[in-house]
Amino acid sequence: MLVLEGVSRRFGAKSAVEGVELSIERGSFIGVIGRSGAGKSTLLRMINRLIDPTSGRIALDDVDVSALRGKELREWRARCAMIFQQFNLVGRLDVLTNVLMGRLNKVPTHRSLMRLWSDEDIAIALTALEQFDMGSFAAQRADQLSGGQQQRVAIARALVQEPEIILADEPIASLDPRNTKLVMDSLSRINRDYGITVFCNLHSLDLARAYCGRLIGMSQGRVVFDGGPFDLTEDVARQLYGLEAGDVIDMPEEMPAAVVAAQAATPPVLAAH
Ligand SMILES: Nc1ncnc2c1ncn2[C@@H]1O[C@H](COP(=O)(O)OP(=O)(O)OP(=O)(O)O)[C@@H](O)[C@H]1O
Repeated sequence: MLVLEGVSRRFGAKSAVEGVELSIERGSFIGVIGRSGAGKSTLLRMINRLIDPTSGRIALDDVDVSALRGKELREWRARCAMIFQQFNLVGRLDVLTNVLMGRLNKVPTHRSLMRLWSDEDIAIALTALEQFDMGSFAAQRADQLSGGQQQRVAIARALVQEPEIILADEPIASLDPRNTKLVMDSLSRINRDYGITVFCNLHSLDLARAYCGRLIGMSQGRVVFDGGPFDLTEDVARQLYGLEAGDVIDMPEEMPAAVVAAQAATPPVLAAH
């Protein structure tokens, strides 16, 4: 169980996250929703300690994550893989090497510096790529791939890290509808097949409802909604998004009619708890 107790973060006078209390079951697929600036990214980054809370406590089972330092903090970061909107691959390196980077915490430093990957690591990386239909791109430079392909490589890199938690910060924000579905399906599969807890910041309420087992709505740094996909009514959406609610819940900009139709034809599997 991941527990956040009174977690807050200030940037100068600005309160980005305020008094967040959450208990997250292992294996959940959590969608974090809310307007721009609501505190979603800050919340995710505090979980893997890219940003430190100003106050409060984050704990996984009996480990006080907020108190970790040095080697233990590096180990914690390896246990929660981040996926970013802009993929964060090394463009000049080939796809396979990018995925192998996810194994860095598993190999001795001298081997990782010389990029002496074992056959086992290479097999693990290739298997991960194949799971997301990216095996045939293994030798290609990462910067020659489309955005959707790069994001699937980033997901493979996160998976070979063997994390317990994946923190995906708007992973589909810059993708077209087809790649949006491929990437969300990939995250859903990781959650379902490996029992990895997934946190996913999303701007599309329809996608959040389709893929996530639990939705956490944030407004001005606070959690103002916490419920299942069917609890997210139009009223709740209006509270979260104000005047934008109708647009967001009916037909979000990033989800044209073609995707809605495609999703209706092949409904995604909702995350199991
Ligand atoms: N490093 C920083 N320095 C100063 N202010 C920051 C910093 N990071 C975030 N903030 C502020 O904290 C608030 C929350 O930002 P955050 O990025 O967490 O929101 P968000 O919900 O993820 O927004 P978006 O959906 O646009 O990414 C915003 O007002 C933002 O300007």
